Amino acid sequence: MAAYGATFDSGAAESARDREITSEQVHLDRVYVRLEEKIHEAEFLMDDAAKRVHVGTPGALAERDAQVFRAGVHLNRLNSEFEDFLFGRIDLLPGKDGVRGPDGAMTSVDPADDAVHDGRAEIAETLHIGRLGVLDAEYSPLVIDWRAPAAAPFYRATPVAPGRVVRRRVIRSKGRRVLGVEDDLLRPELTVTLDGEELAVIGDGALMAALGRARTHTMRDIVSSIQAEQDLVIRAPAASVTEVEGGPGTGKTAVALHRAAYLLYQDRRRYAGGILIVSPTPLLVAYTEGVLPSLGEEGQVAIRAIGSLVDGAEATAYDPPAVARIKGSARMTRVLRRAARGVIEGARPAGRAGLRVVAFGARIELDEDELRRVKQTVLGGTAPINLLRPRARRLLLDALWTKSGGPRRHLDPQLAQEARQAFDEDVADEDAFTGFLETWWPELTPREVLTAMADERSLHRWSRRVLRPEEIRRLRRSLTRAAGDAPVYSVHDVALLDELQAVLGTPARPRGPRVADPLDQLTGLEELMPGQAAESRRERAERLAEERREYAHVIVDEAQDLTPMQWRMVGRRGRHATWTVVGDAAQSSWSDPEEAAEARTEALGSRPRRRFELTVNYRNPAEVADIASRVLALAMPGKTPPTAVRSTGLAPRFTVAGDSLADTVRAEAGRLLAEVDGTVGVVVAMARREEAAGWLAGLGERVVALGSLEAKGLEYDATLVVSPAEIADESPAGLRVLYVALTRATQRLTVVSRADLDVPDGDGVADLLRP
Ligand SMILES: Nc1ncnc2c1ncn2[C@@H]1O[C@H](COP(=O)(O)OP(=O)(O)OP(=O)(O)O)[C@@H](O)[C@H]1O
Repeated sequence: MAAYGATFDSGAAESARDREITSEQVHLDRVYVRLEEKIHEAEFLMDDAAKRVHVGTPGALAERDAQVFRAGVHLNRLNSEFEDFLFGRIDLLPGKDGVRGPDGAMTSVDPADDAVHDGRAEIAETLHIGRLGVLDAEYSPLVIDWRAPAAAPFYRATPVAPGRVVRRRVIRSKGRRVLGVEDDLLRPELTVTLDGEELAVIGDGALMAALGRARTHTMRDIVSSIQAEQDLVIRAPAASVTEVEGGPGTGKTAVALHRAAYLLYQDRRRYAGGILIVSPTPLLVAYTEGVLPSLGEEGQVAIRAIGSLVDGAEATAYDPPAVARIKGSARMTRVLRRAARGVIEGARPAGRAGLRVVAFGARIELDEDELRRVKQTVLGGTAPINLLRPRARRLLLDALWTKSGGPRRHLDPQLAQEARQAFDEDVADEDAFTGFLETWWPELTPREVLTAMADERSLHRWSRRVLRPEEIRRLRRSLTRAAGDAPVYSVHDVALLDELQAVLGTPARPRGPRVADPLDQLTGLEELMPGQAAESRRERAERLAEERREYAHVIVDEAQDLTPMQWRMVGRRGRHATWTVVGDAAQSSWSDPEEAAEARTEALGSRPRRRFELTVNYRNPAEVADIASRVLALAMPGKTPPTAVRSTGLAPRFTVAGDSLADTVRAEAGRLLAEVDGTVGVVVAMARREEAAGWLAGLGERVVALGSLEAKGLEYDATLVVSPAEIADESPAGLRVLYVALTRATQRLTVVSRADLDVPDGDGVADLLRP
């Protein structure tokens, strides 16, 4: 956004800039003095509470713990090393009613009727916006938390609808030093004074400065330049389901992360139940996991890759598209249910067909047929299979009692009941009985059932009339990798394991002794405890995910990619949650969008939905977006791409590989490395994933090779896309996957074509990319 209004000659501009920087420095100094006072206060409270070891009544104990907690959380946040604690400022006209909110700021969005006289106005209120709210000793706001209602105009005001905002300033600082300011003047038609002096306007706006910055391998927060349409999503009320659609680079991931921080701020108690962010790949998790800590939040949020939602398993292997399509399909629910049932039906002790026990000195035996009938009756129950075991035990005892002739021997009901009880106690204690039950109705694990599915004949039986014969063959071949002593699970296997867990159920177990005070887990206080400080962010996320099977809010990133089975898995983690679901149908790598849409509707239930659309592409320069839009027209005719917000004047480069694809790619990657300061991503078809890493050996850490599906959500200063046709041909959703690959660059794009496959024209442009 450009600065509106006044122009300066350069010398005067320099001194005006210096003056403004100095004035912001004075404010920042005051903020840090106050922060230090608050840190001392919090330390004192912690100390004081900790000394009160013997506090008598349970009420006093709870109060002490609560005090330790509050002080601890506060201290921890105050001590966070924020790169830019204070980043914004708005200068405002007087509010309509003059009413002030709890943070000391005026609440009115509209200016007072008499705020402007003859095109002149006076600034009535200046608010500084930062990562945490800070009040001075008189309870006036020194800094407003970016998530507080009073900060909303900083993000929402536009020249068309400025509200009370006259000037919006982004302050750039590092640690305690203010480095620069960038202003937007939102009411250029007015002459406005602040403390009697005309309002200065410095710089070209902050957004462009932020977008032009070189990328690293970790995402930055966008807290100082959130745009109005994004802010509406971030602050949308948490009721039910918030759905966000938007093309590549419109900030969906950024918005989702900032929304998590906003929800925690807005209702910390409610979200103590945890927020789960589901991400498509571990690469995107690694790329984004620093954003929440930079916003002062992490304790309650678990960011997990879709392949890591179960048992802390980290599945990174990808199935070929044809297999993924089978494993992801909702039809698998029937196959899995039959498989679980089939495994229990087939369970029996080795070597002996019947059950033999001794009761009251007599031998009683149930033969194979009798046992089968008992099992079928048990399986008529609706509970998960592992939870049917007590019923199996009871019905076995019933059958043995009948076989023993017991019911006929005792006509008196009272005596009959006593005899039956004695019989049960006698038999149930017997090793022959307990041992039999263990193997005849074992407690199954999802892994055991998946292993059993790798058996050809069994899988045929369980998949009959659900999967086609060639699908069964493919599935079986793939499942042999998931069977055996060292199973390798693919990303899609994880949803199958989770489904099986639901089919099997987990019997209640006696709880072990608690290791930590439950308050610690609720509050994030453990961050302060020595010994636990070494826990990494990833370990922490894993622990949270293991502790919690259900969350208070679930955020799904790249939602268009979830298969029906994955929707079922994620749905189970948010049965009572509110949801934020962000995605872009045009980037879907799933081949059957209709089936996925059905599963999504099922996971989200009938909850009311609010829809938002993001329309501006902040990532790609127009030159790159233009090439990508040609593929979009093929992948989804009629779909409008988002509008690129900037242009670099750098046309994408097209080359055709020589005899060695590897040599061309290596040379082109080297060229891009020389052209940009930040990262270079080389995107290849999934089948070339490993090979491509070898091509780039020795080129350094700024360049990475990745398979097309792994490029989801990531971005690089420069992107090298290798053979558009290879990527597009790899799956039924190939054109959409290619669209993803072409929309990763923030500055430069190079496309290397294969002469035999991409049909390049005289300029080297592959046929898929021609206008
Ligand atoms: N308001 C903003 N200010 C500064 N940078 C922004 C803003 N909005 C988005 N960006 C930047 O634009 C880039 C794209 O954002 P993000 O990755 O969130 O987009 P996306 O919609 O999730 O894209 P994709 O669908 O391709 O995954 C990121 O570098 C992000 O930091």
